[in-house]
Amino acid sequence: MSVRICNIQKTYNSKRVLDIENYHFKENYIYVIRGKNGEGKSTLLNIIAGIEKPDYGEVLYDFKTDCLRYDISMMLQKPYLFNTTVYENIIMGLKYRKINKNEIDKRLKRYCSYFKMGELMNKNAKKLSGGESQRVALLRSAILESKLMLLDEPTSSMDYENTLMAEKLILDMKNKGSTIIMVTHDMSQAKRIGDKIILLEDGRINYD
Ligand SMILES: Nc1ncnc2c1ncn2[C@@H]1O[C@H](COP(=O)(O)OP(=O)(O)OP(=O)(O)O)[C@@H](O)[C@H]1O
Repeated sequence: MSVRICNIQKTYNSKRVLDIENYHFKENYIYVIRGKNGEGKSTLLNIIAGIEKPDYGEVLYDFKTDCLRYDISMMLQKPYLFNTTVYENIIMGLKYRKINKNEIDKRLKRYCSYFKMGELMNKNAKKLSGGESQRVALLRSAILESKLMLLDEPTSSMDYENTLMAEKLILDMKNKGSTIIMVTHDMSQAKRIGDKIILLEDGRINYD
């Protein structure tokens, strides 16, 4: 799915956080957004996800103002996990979408194989470490196989080995057809997996 930003403005407490005239995120690319703290990266992802509304302007999905909620999955910077097992957290979205048990099992097997999940699956998701929580949140997002994946610093708490596996997963999602827009502060990661690296600065999108 492609995403076009059209004249988006967003102000918080009289501070202009975003002021983007026009930007087109092409279908089936990995976009990496970088920028200093507080430059509006999460705000931009939240607006694309429809979690927040811009003060002005609009977002087009495949050139339309609307899209199916199911076409977008979002991994928040601070993932919210539910007070139940890791297993339930990962498959929750699929159950909600009424995906049948066979397909759920197939996807679980496929996606959980990226990480060493074994002993984690029955643990309460509220009791996980930061890196473990990010693994669960990334799997919960990937398993939906959405057309658009929005990932806000998905590996910021992961160790190097898990980070590389997460990157492999993200690349595979692209190869399956998803468009990925992710935020990272890790320049090496941006170079490893980004098709396009963009810099958010003074509310505007620039290229690195
Ligand atoms: N709901 C809100 N109410 C008021 N101010 C907000 C709100 N959300 C974000 N802001 C402010 O908007 C600015 C941009 O925040 P945002 O979280 O988008 O930045 P960021 O680039 O993702 O930062 P970081 O790299 O630290 O995660 C910050 O100054 C933040 O304090």
